[in-house]
Amino acid sequence: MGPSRLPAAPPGRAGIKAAAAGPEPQPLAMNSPAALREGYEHFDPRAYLRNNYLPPRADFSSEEFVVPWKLRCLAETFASGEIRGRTLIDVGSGPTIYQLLSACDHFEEIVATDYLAVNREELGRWARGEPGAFDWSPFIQH
Ligand SMILES: C[S@@+](CC[C@H](N)C(=O)[O-])C[C@H]1O[C@@H](n2cnc3c(N)ncnc32)[C@H](O)[C@@H]1O
Repeated sequence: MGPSRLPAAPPGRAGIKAAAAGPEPQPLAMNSPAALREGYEHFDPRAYLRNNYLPPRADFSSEEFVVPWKLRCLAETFASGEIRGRTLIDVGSGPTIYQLLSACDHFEEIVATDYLAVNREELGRWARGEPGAFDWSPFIQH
């Protein structure tokens, strides 16, 4: 990525830079491939898992909370037969597998994928049962 693709400097500096160096670089569009890549490069799967899939967010005490609701929606969708076949390919699994649990009853093979190596490593740790893998057992038991 060349310097012209970098986000614009803060307003205070922008004028100085513009005067000294010509036209101000344009900020990255938030949905540009470069912006997406830059955002993903700093992704921390452990922080993501901690913030979203451990208490207090992962709360199973009521069926109305978001995690049980998501599991229920997934189970209902897979049970409906609307998505069917031999192999399920989950594109962009992130570091998570909860979304695939109820698919196990309906597919012979499930392939989890992700753009980020850190997410694929996180999934691999869980699949191999390695120490330090995220504990999905509350989700499996639910
Ligand atoms: C919303 S996150 C996954 C969330 C996770 N499954 C969950 O429920 O918390 C989307 C994932 O898609 C991945 N991703 C984005 N573009 C992709 C692509 N073209 N191919 C594969 N994975 C991609 C990202 O690295 C990111 O981990």
